[in-house]
Amino acid sequence: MEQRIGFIGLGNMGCAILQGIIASQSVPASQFYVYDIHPENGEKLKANYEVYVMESAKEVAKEADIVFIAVKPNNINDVLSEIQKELKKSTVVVSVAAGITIKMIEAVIGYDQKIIRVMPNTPALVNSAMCSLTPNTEVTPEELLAVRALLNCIGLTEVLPEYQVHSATGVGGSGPAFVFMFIEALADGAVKGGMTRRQAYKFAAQTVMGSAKLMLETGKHPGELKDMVCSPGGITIEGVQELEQNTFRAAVMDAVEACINRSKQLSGEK
Ligand SMILES: NC(=O)C1=CN([C@@H]2O[C@H](COP(=O)(O)OP(=O)(O)OC[C@H]3O[C@@H](n4cnc5c(N)ncnc54)[C@H](O)[C@@H]3O)[C@@H](O)[C@H]2O)C=CC1
Ligand SMILES: O=C(O)[C@@H]1CCC=N1
Repeated sequence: MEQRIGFIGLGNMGCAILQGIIASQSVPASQFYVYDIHPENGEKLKANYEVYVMESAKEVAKEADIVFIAVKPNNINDVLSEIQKELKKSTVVVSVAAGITIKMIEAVIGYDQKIIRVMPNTPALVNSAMCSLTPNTEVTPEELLAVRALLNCIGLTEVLPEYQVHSATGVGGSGPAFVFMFIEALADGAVKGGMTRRQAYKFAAQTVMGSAKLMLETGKHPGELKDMVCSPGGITIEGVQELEQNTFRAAVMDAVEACINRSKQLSGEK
């Protein structure tokens, strides 16, 4: 039987995952049942894809076998309370809400409900997401595999124990924001040197993408790949020294640590 996939919340993340899966052509748009409290978000989607736009979160929960919930953490309790009665025992609820633990979700929809906590990121929009998955004990290996297969349509996945989701949030969920800041800065440097802004963004973005691809495809350590760029007595090593003197790596580590701390705070751990 065709799997019916629900989406409640069609903002940045909900749309990134949904459109990413549809773009991968693994699941036809007609298997998606969606709802957003702002009707224009459903209408926008409907203009491009043959998805079913529902009138309420309840209707999505009634129809779907797998329900993605992609509302902000402060709205998730309302949504969970609303759909609780509509969920079948077999429905798999997938939450992408940062800082919201499986226990917090179980407390609202019941300890016997199947729940998978996912930490995705916006590169899902271009089939290059990094997602973590954490199932509760009600989820069978087959159900985890089915949700993982969906997320594999939009990038890479790892199954993680829940205590590691804070790190997954810092490096994966929030990471793109830091990478975009880096790209912007890299391009600003080139603009300072006289390059046009359009070309500078192209050079910076392709350089970041190519470097990440080189690391993933060769499996080489980032330090080794960095060393391959630095000619002895050459040009790059001058820039490396500047970054070290400006504590670049410590600043990035601090940024990830700040995200981890905030995630723990939202989870009630701090
Ligand atoms: N934006 C990102 O890069 C990432 C976001 N997340 C998580 O994804 C979730 C969604 O975040 P964004 O998409 O960025 O937020 P967003 O604000 O872009 O989207 C949230 C959507 O939920 C809708 N909504 C609010 N209350 C609703 C309700 N009661 N019923 C149905 N729809 C409702 C809003 O109208 C909005 O379209 C959050 O929990 C966030 O922690 C996780 C990883 C990365
Ligand atoms: O900033 C946030 O709260 C969400 C979670 C990770 C990325 N965006």
